[in-house]
Amino acid sequence: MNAVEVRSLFKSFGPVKAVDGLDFTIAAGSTTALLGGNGAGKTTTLSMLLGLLLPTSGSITVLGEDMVRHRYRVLPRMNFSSPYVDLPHRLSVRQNLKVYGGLYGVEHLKDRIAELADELELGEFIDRPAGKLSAGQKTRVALAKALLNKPDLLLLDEPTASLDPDTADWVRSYFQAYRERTGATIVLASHNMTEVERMCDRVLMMKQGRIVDQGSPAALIERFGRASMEEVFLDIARDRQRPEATS
Ligand SMILES: Nc1ncnc2c1ncn2[C@@H]1O[C@H](COP(=O)(O)OP(=O)(O)OP(=O)(O)O)[C@@H](O)[C@H]1O
Repeated sequence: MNAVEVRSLFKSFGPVKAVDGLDFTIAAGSTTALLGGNGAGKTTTLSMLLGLLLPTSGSITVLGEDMVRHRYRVLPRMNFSSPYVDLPHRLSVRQNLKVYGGLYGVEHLKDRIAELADELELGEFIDRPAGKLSAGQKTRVALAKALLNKPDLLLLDEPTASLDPDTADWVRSYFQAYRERTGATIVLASHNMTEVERMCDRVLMMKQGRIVDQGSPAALIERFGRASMEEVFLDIARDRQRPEATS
């Protein structure tokens, strides 16, 4: 079963073609990376998957529902985290989680917040204003927000941005365990190729709003004759080698 199906998807901002004809599916229970250089169209694609942006044309089906017509049916089963979305600064972390939990209709919210505070180690700063946190602490709070409703589809924009290597490693393990435990589907945009190799079953490589290559990290590394995804990324970004694409 597919958690996501995208057909002939286009999104323009005036003359800018941010997404220029995407077709892909994402299998339920998998972890998929959207990769590409700055401006490739990753955030625009994630925003359309989330229903935050409407496509110029094309269709998006998420967890069996048409995102353009019926997104409210599926939004309670999704969530996202992004380092670029700030939580209200003056509210404490706990107050923020209460507000979002209320919006998502989370049952037994107090218990769920306590559970996440424990798992993501928020205890030390949970009653501090969100605006006073360090970058890494903010990322952990954003992850807690994203997990409040135990989503079946999790969209992560740079999930380990600003985290020290130890905490980033811990967060990656956490998401892998979450996926194994719940069968959730994860789609992430990342510039961290080690993260992609470790977490992802599949990579969709974007350039100028299109998918220019795809496959598992291991298959791409082998096909490009490289040692790592970092090197494959550079090859694709710089048009150095274009072996025949396979899916
Ligand atoms: N609201 C907007 N108005 C005008 N242009 C936009 C808007 N949002 C995105 N764009 C343009 O669309 C293109 C794709 O942007 P997008 O943010 O999706 O790229 P990205 O792959 O996420 O890049 P990055 O890795 O830098 O975050 C860029 O050229 C960007 O300038």
